[in-house]
Amino acid sequence: MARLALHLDLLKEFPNLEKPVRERVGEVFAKFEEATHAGLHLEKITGARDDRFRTIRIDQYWRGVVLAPESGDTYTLLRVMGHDEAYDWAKRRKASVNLATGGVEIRDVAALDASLPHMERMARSAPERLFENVKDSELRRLGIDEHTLPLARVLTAPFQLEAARGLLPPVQWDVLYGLASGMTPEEVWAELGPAIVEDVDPHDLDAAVRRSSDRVLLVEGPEELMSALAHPFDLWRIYLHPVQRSVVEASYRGPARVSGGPGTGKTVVAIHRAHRLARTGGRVLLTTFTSTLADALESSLRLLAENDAAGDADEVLSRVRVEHVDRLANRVFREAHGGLDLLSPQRERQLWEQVLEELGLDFSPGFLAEEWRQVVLARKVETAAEYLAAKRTGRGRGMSAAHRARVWQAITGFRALLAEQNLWTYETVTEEAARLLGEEGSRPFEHIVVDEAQDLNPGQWRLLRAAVDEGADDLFIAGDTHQRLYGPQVSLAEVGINIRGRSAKLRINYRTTAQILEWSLGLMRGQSVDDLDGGADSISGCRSEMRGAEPVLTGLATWQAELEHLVHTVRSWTEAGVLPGEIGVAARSNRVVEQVVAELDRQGVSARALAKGNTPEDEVAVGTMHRMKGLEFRCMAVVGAADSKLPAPKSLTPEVEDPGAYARDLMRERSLLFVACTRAREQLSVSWHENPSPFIEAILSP
Ligand SMILES: Nc1ncnc2c1ncn2[C@@H]1O[C@H](COP(=O)(O)OP(=O)(O)OP(=O)(O)O)[C@@H](O)[C@H]1O
Repeated sequence: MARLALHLDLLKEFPNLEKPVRERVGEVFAKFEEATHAGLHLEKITGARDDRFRTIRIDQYWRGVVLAPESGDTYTLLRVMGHDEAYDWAKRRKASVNLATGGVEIRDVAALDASLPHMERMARSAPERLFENVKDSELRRLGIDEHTLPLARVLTAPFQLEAARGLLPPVQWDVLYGLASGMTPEEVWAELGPAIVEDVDPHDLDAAVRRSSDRVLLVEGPEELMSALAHPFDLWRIYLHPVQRSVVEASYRGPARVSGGPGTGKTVVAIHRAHRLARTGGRVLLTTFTSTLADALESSLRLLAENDAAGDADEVLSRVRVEHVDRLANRVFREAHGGLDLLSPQRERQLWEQVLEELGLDFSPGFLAEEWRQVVLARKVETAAEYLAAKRTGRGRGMSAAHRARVWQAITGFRALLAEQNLWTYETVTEEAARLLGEEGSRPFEHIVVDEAQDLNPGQWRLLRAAVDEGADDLFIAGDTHQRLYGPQVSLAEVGINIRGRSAKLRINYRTTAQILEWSLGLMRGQSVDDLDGGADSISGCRSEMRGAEPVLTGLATWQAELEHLVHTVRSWTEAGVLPGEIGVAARSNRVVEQVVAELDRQGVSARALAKGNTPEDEVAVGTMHRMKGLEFRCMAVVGAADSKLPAPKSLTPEVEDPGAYARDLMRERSLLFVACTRAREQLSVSWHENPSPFIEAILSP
């Protein structure tokens, strides 16, 4: 039976078509199966380079370009264009099968043929070629075919490869880009996705289309067609990169992790994986760090489930609980003990002071609070002997045994006060919840999927470990340690989670343009960042396939001038058609956020501060860099990136007091700027007054 498939490029351009045309496309293809029985009217194209391209009439003016294989019965709708443009587009192109991935590829052979002689001439006088150290056989193994090879051989510099992007099928371009950016052939091979087991027949286009789930959606009937056409922006629901798909579908023998730079689809993968695991019948917890992000996960999961052709949304959703990790702790605690009295930071400080006074000790309350959290709670230290032997990595100067004994005395006194007065902190609630779950015979979940994993603290990891039995597909962890804003550095092995040999990395950024991504990655260059597992992580190789404007960096004399510049920037975006709700403004502090909202309001630009549980939809969203975590905006302005504000002086432990803590605080401030900048999809403006932040200064004048 004839099957309709939708190519990714079609859905990308679909929202730009006018509504009556979009509706007409739906009508034409909703009847596709019946029409093919009765003889579907697909026009042949005279003078075509590939006679498998056909057109189909949408209305008097519009045509669909369809790929119709000689054998098989899958028809792929590639584009919808005006009559002349459609014929021209189709005449210039050829379809082929990638021998490494088995997927279908389409390329503009006319443009390739026209460019090659010129590039060959240029290469003759060049001292070296870009891929001279890579053998033909290696390139072929990676799917570079005989049409691409001559071009690859005459490239002499990365900028030429950049310019040749439109001439090559995206997967082949990506392979060359990976090699040009220093990846080994093995690394590039791993990026192509799981190896295909069957032999690839280069002439069997039908099989190739069926294998191309990263670019082609095989439509299961009119309902799925309508759902895909109704949400053309949500491409993540439909097309997964082969590496994303393999991570979503894999069966792991234990905890597994996916990492990757900003915008590489870690959240997308987490949502698909939770959906898939729920479908197998298990109870799933989909969790993250904040309540706002948990709400976003929940609505995306719903969208995915409700538009799935299987029609089992209610059943699947009933098996998934979506809640942030503090809420899980709170719920488990309350179910066992009822209400709880949570200690405010001021009250906590008073308690530390009380203990110090009673014991006649001379420490600062801040030091003790940190020692308790980062050493005692993080390492689950329970006795004086354990504390004496505990590692205090990153806690500054060493302490003598006598010194430690006094600190332990203070911490024990503090805990006694908490117990006496039945007072709790987030950390002790989490610790108690983990203990309760550990005691219970049955665990509440069969699978846990964690997003924004880099921000969880050891206590939260222990809670999650206790909430699921050890076994296949128990914990799935998505995160990027370059974006750590809250949690301390954690080694998963130390909290009983062993991910060795079960980790994957995503490298293609689907959010940001290459220009914005490249600039933002510069903020992190040279920084050493852990990988949650005792090793080092890197975001090298993270790249975007989208092109766009360079980030705009502006230094002004005063804060007032910077505010005026911001108003001007936001206005220029709205005048260009960007909706206020598609614009984000990030600042380091709440005070600056308030000033920005007030100024935008005064200038007649409707704006609102991002707050807990509040993501404005039709107003410019202004928020602290912390609040920007996990969000994205078409246009993003980062303000107040001045040396007096970023790093925020109050957030840095003095270097003389504790060099380790200082380095960690500094890294967190850098990550804040990195997170804020990588929220942009199309435009990024970064501004400061007086002197730029040292994080920016370093890339302004490397
Ligand atoms: N396969 C895909 N096809 C199309 N769009 C995708 C795909 N994967 C991800 N995206 C889109 O890319 C953007 C970033 O995805 P996502 O938020 O999952 O990335 P992330 O790695 O979690 O980002 P961050 O770490 O920066 O928060 C989203 O708009 C998402 O819809």
